Amino acid sequence: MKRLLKYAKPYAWFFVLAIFVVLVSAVVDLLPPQLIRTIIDGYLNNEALSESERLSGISRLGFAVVGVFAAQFLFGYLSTFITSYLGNRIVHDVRTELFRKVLRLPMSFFDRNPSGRITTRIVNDTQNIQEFFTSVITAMVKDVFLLAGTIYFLVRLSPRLFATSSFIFPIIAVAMILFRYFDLKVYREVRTNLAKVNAYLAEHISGMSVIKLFLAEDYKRKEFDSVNSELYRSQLKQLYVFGIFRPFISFVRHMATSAIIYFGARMILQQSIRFGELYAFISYIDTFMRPLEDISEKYDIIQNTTASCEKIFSLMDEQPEPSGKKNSDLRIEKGKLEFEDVWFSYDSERWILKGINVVFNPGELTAIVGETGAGKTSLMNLINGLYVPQKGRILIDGKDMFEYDLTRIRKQIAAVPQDVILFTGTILDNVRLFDESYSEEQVVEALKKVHAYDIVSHLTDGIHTKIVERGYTLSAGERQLIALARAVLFDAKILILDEATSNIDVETETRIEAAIRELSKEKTMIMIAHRLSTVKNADRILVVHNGKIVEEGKHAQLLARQGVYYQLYQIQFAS
Ligand SMILES: Nc1ncnc2c1ncn2[C@@H]1O[C@H](COP(=O)(O)OP(=O)(O)OP(=O)(O)O)[C@@H](O)[C@H]1O
Repeated sequence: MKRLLKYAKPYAWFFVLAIFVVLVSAVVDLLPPQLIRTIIDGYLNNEALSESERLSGISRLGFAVVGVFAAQFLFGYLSTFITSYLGNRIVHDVRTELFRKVLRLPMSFFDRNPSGRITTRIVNDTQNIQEFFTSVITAMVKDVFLLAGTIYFLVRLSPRLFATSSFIFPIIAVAMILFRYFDLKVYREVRTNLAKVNAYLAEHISGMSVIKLFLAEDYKRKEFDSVNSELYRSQLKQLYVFGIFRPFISFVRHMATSAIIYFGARMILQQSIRFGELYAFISYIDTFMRPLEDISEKYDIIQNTTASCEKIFSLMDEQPEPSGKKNSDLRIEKGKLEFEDVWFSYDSERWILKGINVVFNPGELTAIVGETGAGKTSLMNLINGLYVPQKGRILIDGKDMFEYDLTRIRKQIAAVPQDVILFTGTILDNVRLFDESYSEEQVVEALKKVHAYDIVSHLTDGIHTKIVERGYTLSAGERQLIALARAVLFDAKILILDEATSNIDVETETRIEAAIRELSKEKTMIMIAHRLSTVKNADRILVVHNGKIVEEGKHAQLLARQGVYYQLYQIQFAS
């Protein structure tokens, strides 16, 4: 909570204003019963005054009551507006900081946390914080003030009636605590079941093609029925709680009011209280209940906010990814890349790369081959700086890669992964990654260089064709070409292609290969490949097996060795 309040500090003056408005609105809320009491006792039932004096007094105070109601509306509006503004500003700041943090987290964090969970932190948990600022802090101040104010007026109006009616307060408090307890229990159940339905839908809607292809509709329908029924049952429970408790609390309140009317009427007969005073007393009892109910509700919000804050701050405290030496001016000049006894594991349990020693030279096209799961992509992830090796060093132009400011040199290391994800925008945006310092002509030039311009210009709006979420309206090959053009545009010194031509037709692939060969004259090129036909012409081939480089050489040399490469080759070309 202490940490959360820090986010309110820049808006301290708004807070002061909000509290002031809320206090004024509480004072205004306390006025009507007093005014109406004066109308009844001072004028309506005052036999000592003439009829015209009584009428003029009643209309004067009547106007005052209308004025008070208008003020109630005005201050009610002002306090809602100010507190909502405050809540929204603070949550906006928290959300921005959270997303900024998420952008700096290492990939290992995303391996551990599903995207749904991270989205919940940024969207739902922050919503609780907004509610806390919008309807708890200032409202609590008002509630406490209203409680004190009503007790003061109740005692002032009639200490005897106050003492007589005080037995109802514990009854109402117990009823409300019970209601809160059951309400909270079923509310949590509904929330959990709702989250399950959401998660189920998210997973299955995105995997719809698999469901259809494997005719799993019937099975999935039954599975969803069961998740959905759980939600239905918990919502029914919520209905019972509300159905029983709401009317019960109303009943208790009405019983209490009846008791007060009974005792009050007896006191009127004994002439120890006047009618207007009894009216005001009953009105204040009503005002007294509101903050009581409110406070118990706010207590829940405080609990939810505390839970959300714990989750939000634990996300904020996550270790950011190592980004090298901040503000270092070092740039990649040549692009020579060296692995010095590199060991790497994703989960600190199983070594994926075991003591890799290799040098990649500028102007050289190195192919990496090996069976599925051998560790080829992992090697690429280390070069990108997406993961950090546990042991050993990676040097770029003779310097440890962490000597560089990784955020600055990332553009100089380009990667075209197996499955390219694009962002909402146009093809132009995605090639230049929203960096408008690159002109449209430069983008076209880059697309031409990788033989993608012909393909792109056949799309509806050429390079201005809109791309929807993740780019799935483009073919996998088109997406790979866009990523390849991006690498050319950014003039990356190191270029890693992970099966980059796997989704492209043979004709285009041949043209791209020519482009790649051309590019490799000025760059350090690393090409990960499954299909050995694509690596024949590489300057050098590395064979990865079980996390180690087991063979190295040109195609013909490796075949002659009759080792792992030879076996892979035999399997692929046996037919
Ligand atoms: N994010 C991850 N978390 C944990 N383990 C992972 C992760 N990514 C890959 N692995 C594991 O690391 C091993 C090497 O994976 P990698 O993707 O490097 O293989 P690869 O040689 O590129 O395979 P492929 O040819 O199928 O792309 C695999 O056993 C895989 O299960």
